[in-house]
Amino acid sequence: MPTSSDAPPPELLNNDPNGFAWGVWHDRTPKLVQQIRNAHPYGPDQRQALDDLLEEISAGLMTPLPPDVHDHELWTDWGADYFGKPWLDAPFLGSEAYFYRRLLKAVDYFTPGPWQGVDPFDHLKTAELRDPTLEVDLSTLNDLQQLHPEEAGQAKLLASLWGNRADLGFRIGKTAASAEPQTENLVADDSELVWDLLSPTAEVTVVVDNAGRELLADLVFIDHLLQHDLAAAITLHLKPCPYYVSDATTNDFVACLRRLAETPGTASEISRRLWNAVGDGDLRLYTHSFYSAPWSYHHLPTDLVAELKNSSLTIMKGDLNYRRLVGDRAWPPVSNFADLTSYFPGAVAAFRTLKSDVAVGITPAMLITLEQMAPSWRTDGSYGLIQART
Ligand SMILES: O=P(O)(O)OC[C@@]1(O)O[C@H](CO)[C@@H](O)[C@@H]1O
Repeated sequence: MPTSSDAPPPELLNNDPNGFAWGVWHDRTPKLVQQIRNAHPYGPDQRQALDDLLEEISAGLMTPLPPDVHDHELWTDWGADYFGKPWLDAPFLGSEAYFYRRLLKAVDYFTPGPWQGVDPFDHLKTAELRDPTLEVDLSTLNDLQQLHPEEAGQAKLLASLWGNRADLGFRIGKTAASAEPQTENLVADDSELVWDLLSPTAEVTVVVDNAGRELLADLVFIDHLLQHDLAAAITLHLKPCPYYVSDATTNDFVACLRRLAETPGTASEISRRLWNAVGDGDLRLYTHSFYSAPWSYHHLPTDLVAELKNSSLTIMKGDLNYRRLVGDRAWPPVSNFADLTSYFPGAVAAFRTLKSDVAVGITPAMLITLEQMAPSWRTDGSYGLIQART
């Protein structure tokens, strides 16, 4: 981290017309609210609540949650600086987390009654698992058996990374046959360090991101680690509730294991091994309310710190986890990843495709090339990174 005399750059706000967040609030989020409203037979109360939310985020001032919700204190604490002020003036990271909390409120996700526990994003997640092209992708896992375990491991690591682009990396096809992992478009690659941190005694944590194709790729990678003695045990950190549309909850983990089991061959073997690993305690499931909280990981609560401290390596999946890990700030891209994450308990790695303004750990030469050749490299999802520190 910068020294105390060296203040960090400002937090990213929603109100920069040139910032990535601008498009999220002016395009993506309004469309999402409308889509959720159209996709469910909600009654008048939920419809009205969704319409009110849409109006509020479009032009209104941020209002607090009612006092009777279970997490009122948490959001009052965060919102003290923002409630009563325009959504557009709030920090991007916290306000988007609050948007998802408000969406769950609007559809009565936590309210005792008929809609309690009904995931408003389930239809989207299910469609991804039912996509006919997935069968072909999962069948190509059989080809990986021909590779040397180290090559197969690297291919699976990269598949887990590119899975974050929802562009399933283990559709390896030519890549598998020629043993050429998909390394193009990597703006940083610390994968050697990641492998160095894995061993038969390693306790690994994977803070997962999206359900569906990304989680399937993560599970294939995790199976590889367990099968090849590269970890003694692995803990999956899942979301405690539906979040950011496709973030994985325990239900989504179960759905992925079931989907893997439907494809004969390697995929179903992986499903069976992981199912047994959960039963044997080698693959643990874990969640914490902090995973849907509005703060960066600099504010980890003590019980989550205690949990992560036991880990030989924590792998952070995806864009949002990356923003929470380094801080959602206007960092110069050449900032040092190890310095910015030195506060985090234990060794940490990030597997992420770039889908927002934040980027660190880029070499000056790489930065010049990216700015010249691919002006939207930070946000268009075509670039990825593997960064790690011991
Ligand atoms: O964490 P993920 O799934 O990789 O990405 C989350 C994301 O799509 O949502 C945010 C905008 O809504 C961005 O930070 C990021 O691009």
